[in-house]
Amino acid sequence: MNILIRNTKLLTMKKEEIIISNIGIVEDEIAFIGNVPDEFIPDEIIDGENFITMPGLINAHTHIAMSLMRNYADDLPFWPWLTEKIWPLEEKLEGEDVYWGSLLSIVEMIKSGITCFNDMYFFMDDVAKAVEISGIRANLSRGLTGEGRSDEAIAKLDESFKLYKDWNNKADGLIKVELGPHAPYTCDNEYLKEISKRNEEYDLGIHIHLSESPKEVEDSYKEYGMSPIEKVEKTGLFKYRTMAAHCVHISDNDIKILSENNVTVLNNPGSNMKLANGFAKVKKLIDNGVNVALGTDGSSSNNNLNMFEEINYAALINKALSNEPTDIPAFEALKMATINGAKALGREKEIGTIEVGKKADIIMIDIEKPHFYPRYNLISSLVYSASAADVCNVIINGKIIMKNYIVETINEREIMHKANEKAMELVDRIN
Ligand SMILES: CSC[C@H]1O[C@@H](n2cnc3c(O)ncnc32)[C@H](O)[C@@H]1O
Ligand SMILES: [Zn+2]
Repeated sequence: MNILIRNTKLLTMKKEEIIISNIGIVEDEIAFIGNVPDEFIPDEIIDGENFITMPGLINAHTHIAMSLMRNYADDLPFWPWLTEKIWPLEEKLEGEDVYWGSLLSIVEMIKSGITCFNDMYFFMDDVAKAVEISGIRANLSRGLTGEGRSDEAIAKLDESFKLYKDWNNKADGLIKVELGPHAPYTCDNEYLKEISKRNEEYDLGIHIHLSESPKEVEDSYKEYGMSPIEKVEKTGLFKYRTMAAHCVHISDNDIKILSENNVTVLNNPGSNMKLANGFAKVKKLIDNGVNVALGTDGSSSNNNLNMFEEINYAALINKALSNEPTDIPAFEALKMATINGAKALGREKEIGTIEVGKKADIIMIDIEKPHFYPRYNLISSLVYSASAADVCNVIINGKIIMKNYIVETINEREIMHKANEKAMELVDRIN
């Protein structure tokens, strides 16, 4: 399929500027930007005049099937939320629940301009099936928890490599499989070392939670005399491309370790505020050469998958934290949600910017609305005025996934009802 987006307000994210341009898509790739070659025959022409056209947003940290737990356990502190409400319910999860919960989140993400996400959870075959039928792009990891070389922990690791064999580069190349050691407080040192050792043959990316709450960091100092980040460095995991969610409570030495090991920090401001875990030092991390990407976390700690909200939080919170309004300016916040996410996910050659030769993951934002006027600075408008509901068209891998606000690959209404049914059945199982 050849697509022509004509005469649009293009933000490539390579430069801090919006230009008026055409974009040509051939099959899954961006074929040209600018003049339309004489020989180009489009199958579909989209008039781009009233739209900002930009790279799809990348949700760099989430657990999408947790949409089943949206509004199930609110206004609780982090530890009781996780251990007394979420984990007992997750014990009762079945594959079909995860499938419909994943689809519910995928519809929500597509509608809000997310074209790629980074997920750690259980029943990842079912998440992969949901990815395949919807046409979204994803990095998937089976969440790993356990002790040493226990049979149960090793079985989970075996499952991760099976997921890799079954799904890596599948679904038209949309899926990338990685390893998901949940956190240093749920995986002991032996297990983290085993994960690192077994990964030597595969070299998969690592997706982990690190230094999220004050309790996690205090416990780590008490038990091991070092921070969670110092502890994980010693297991050898950071020799792989690592994505560390949260990193809220960190020392200068932690920042040095993250920077020296090219670990990406996945910042989740909405989740960190809702669970009252604090604010990551995003400006300081960036100034020290750390790549910082943005995520929503699961929709039980957020409670949505709205990257426009996270972009807005990233820009506002960091100004408020430092009393410095120039911190995390609009373009920097947008980079966190696009190219920085692509780098984190090992996909910077593929996505994150609109460039000839990259995969066509493109969103079009309808700016013929009151909150986009007057038009002093459209880059600022994306961060400070836009909302997820302004996303009108979504193209992923060269395929039109949402057209004129309607998701074309999956049935939104059916998914909402099925997911609700599964959520009610799940809660019944615990009662
Ligand atoms: C082992 S699969 C993923 C695991 O992570 C849990 N989870 C969701 N949100 C958070 C968070 O903010 N911190 C730590 N763990 C989280 C989820 O419930 C799954 O059990
Ligand atoms: Zn998380």
